[in-house]
Amino acid sequence: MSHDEALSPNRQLTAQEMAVLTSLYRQLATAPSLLALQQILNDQLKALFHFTHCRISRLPLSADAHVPAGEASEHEVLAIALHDESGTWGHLRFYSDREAISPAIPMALPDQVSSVVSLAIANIVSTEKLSRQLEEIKHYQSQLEEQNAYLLEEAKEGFSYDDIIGSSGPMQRVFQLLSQVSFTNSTVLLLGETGTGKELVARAIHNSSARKDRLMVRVNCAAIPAHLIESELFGHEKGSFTGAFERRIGKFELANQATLFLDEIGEMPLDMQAKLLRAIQEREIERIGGKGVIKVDVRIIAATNRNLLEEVQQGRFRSDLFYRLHVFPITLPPLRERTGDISLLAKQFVGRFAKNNGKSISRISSNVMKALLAYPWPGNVRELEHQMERCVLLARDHVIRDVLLPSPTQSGHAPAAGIYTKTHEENEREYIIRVLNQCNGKIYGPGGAAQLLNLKVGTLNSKIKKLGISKEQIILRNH
Ligand SMILES: Nc1ncnc2c1ncn2[C@@H]1O[C@H](COP(=O)(O)OP(=O)(O)OP(=O)(O)O)[C@@H](O)[C@H]1O
Repeated sequence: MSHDEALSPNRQLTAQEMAVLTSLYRQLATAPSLLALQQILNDQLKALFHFTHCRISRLPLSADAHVPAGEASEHEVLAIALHDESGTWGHLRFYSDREAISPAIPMALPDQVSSVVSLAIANIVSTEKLSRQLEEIKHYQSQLEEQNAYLLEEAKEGFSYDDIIGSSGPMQRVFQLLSQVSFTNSTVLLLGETGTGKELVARAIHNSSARKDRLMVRVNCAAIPAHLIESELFGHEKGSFTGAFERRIGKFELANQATLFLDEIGEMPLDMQAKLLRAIQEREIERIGGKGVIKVDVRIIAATNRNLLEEVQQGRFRSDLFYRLHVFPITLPPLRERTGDISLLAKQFVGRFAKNNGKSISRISSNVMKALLAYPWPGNVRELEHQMERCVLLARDHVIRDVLLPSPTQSGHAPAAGIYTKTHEENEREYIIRVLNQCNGKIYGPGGAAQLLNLKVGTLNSKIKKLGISKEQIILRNH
């Protein structure tokens, strides 16, 4: 029996059938998806077409199109063509356990159903397209926001070689290596103790390279919890793990055609090292929960204050990753090995902080300079920078006359041979100043320095007088 025999040219729609159609039109207008639409059609049309179930099928159907179990043993009793603006979009197919629709339905009915279902499908398809476009827009928006944050950082910190201060022999060697590698695309491994200027140098390399018009993206491998590193580096798709509410692009993608600075690379967990190696080697990444690989063109600069070779020997760092990164190593010398640079750096920092604080300071006293040269600088240039900032804040006239350097034991480093050791009085003075700073200058009462030092207020006051501690040496936090 052909489908046409299910249609009767003579029969008119009954009042009950008209009512069903009206309710169907109302419901279809709000169907959110094709699945929901199909469900509504199944519920509503049964009364009109007397079938077991119906199914929406979209063109083109391949020859081996899957027919759901159950339907294979049933008869397709009617197929209504559905249209979109470019022609036939698909079909609404009706199945029954009988061979034909009985009783036959009015001839005009399929056309009416076709136009209303086609309209509903057009609505759904365009809403889905719109939400895909919205998703894309959100994706680019988050990408732009991230890039914007980096641009702001870059604008603040657009370091060049001129910002790297140092004329000592070890620094001349560093400059020579930098001039050889900056213009290339080679991976650079920056080694050196904390505060020796690895990040400053990484920025200078990037800013002197052909990639300088794009962002240098920094990842601090030590600051990210182990379970988030993969997502941070490679990104994730929405819903790929608990908490992945939005799609997020990773730092590798963000650094495409630019530079990725992997700071504290020695802290990278072992399992992530394998994934990182693959990304660096293949120059492609896969987002967590993503469906395919994404090609990236990223220059890698890595830095660590660990002895990476020792980490390899201890089994904490993969040797293949080590050799992949160790293409062009540059070791930044500690400040104690280039004392020739201390005076230059100190003057530069004093000049900068004086300007920032609206002070006029013309020189550093020879006593202070002597102390600076004798100190081992375990925190390297960063520590010197901070000390000079403090000196500027405490300066009473146009000369830096005082510097408060921690004793080598306080700073956690054994004193090097020939280094000036402080007297008991100097240590006591520093200690009291530190406590006063901690208490924001408060001497008596709860939380005051006398209580913390377990001293009577009078005793503390006479010590302050005897040790020559002035109130300028105390940095009040609310100032
Ligand atoms: N040669 C230098 N000239 C001028 N400033 C420097 C120099 N080296 C370091 N600095 C300054 O010292 C501070 C610390 O430098 P940076 O953060 O680059 O060190 P780092 O080696 O990356 O430290 P860490 O290992 O702790 O991350 C920064 O403010 C930087 O500008």
